[in-house]
Amino acid sequence: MTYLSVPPITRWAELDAAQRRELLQRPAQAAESQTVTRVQGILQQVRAEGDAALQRLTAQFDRVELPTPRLTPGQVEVQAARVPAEVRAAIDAAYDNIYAFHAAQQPRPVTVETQPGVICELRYAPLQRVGLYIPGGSAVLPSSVLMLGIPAALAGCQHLVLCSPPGADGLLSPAVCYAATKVGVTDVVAVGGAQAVAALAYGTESVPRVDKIFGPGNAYVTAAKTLVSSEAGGPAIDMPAGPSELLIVADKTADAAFLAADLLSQAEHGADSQVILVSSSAAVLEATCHELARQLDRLPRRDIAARALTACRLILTGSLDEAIKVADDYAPEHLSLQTERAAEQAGQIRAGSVFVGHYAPVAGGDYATGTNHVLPTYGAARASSSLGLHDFLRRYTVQTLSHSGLKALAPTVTALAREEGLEAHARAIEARLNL
Ligand SMILES: NC(=O)c1ccc[n+]([C@@H]2O[C@H](COP(=O)([O-])OP(=O)(O)OC[C@H]3O[C@@H](n4cnc5c(N)ncnc54)[C@H](O)[C@@H]3O)[C@@H](O)[C@H]2O)c1
Ligand SMILES: N[C@H](CO)Cc1c[nH]c[nH+]1
Ligand SMILES: [Zn+2]
Repeated sequence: MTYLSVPPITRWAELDAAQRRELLQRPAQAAESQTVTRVQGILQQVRAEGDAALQRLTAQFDRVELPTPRLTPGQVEVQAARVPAEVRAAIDAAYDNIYAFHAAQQPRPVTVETQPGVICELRYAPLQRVGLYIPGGSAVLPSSVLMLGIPAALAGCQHLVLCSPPGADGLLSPAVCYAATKVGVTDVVAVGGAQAVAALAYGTESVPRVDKIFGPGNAYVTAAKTLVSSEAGGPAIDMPAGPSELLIVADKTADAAFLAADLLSQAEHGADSQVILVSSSAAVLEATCHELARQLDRLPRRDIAARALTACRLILTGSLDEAIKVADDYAPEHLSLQTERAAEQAGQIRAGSVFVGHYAPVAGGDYATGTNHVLPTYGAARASSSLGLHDFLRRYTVQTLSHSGLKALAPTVTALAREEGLEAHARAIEARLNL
């Protein structure tokens, strides 16, 4: 049985500006206002009722009766010991690559004597309490535990509070518990969705409040992160890391079987994933349509992928340069360049993470190349970065002045202070000059 009505090929040149915008609108954006209203209600319930609300909302959305939201260390240990040997080995191997890439990101402190006797420093300190959201609604993602936990541990964060939707047994999976133990998670909470974000933001009887919330999630999770971070005194967040996005730029050298496989790999994350292929080759686009139908039929998660493919875009441009321009305007989470001159083009398009050439499938980076798979979505890659070690650090400055340094600086400061009408500032300098 064929699950897919093959997405049509759209000729970019035939669209006006409004049609182009509509074609590339993210599916999750369309439902945004309803999502926000629902999430506001969830946040309010958790803030008012703590654990009781977490239990009620988990029963409602996840259909699981939780005895308590937080797992005991014993429960985590028992679950972790159940991980099959081959999964443990894969987690260990992925850990090594992710660790190597993130350990190399330690920033260097800066010390500059801006003028004699005036020393300025830029220093880094770890965030103390971090919340790690691990998606678990439609697929359980132990790989995300590594992507969040490794940089958190390398940065030196003291409290790593992990939240993820529970399985039917009220627990988290053996692989998630094994990865959590390996990275040094301190608190494991079997709650997902917007209610988990609320618990991390406000704290409950069993969930410690955190300073910053990290991690990808569906539209509810992402809306909750955005809302709590905008509240006065609310936690910081990493970025809007929402439903998966992949945009592939392909030329005539691309292999349609690879293209379809990659599009399906991100489509299977959820019906709200957005996958796009832009090419100047009509033959490549047509061959990819056939491949999509052929490969989809053989996938276990074909119903999810098929729903995501209803929003799949296959776009025919007049030239490869035009394809690059379309990709740059869209600023995808994942950019795959399956072109002859992919290495050259890698810096020309804004994206969360770039996969260069025919042998760099996004799935490789999702698990184990070493780069982080928590990436900006919704076009945020135009200004936001992929997750890294620096996100778990706080940057602050320090200045140390000698008496002679202050004397030399004084005329500059007092003149500027008086220009701004701030006499007390000028006097705070002058009080120290006549010692
Ligand atoms: N951008 C990235 O870096 C990145 C990385 C990994 C995964 N992802 C994305 O994360 C997402 C994971 O989504 P998911 O749904 O599988 O898991 P999830 O853990 O994000 O969300 C599941 C939770 O959503 C809540 N929920 C479900 N239906 C609800 C409703 N109608 N109202 C309120 N709450 C509801 C439930 O509490 C449930 O526990 C996918 O879209 C995937 O593409 C993104
Ligand atoms: N593609 C996801 C990021 O959007 C990450 C992931 C986890 N597991 C598999 N893939
Ligand atoms: Zn993926």
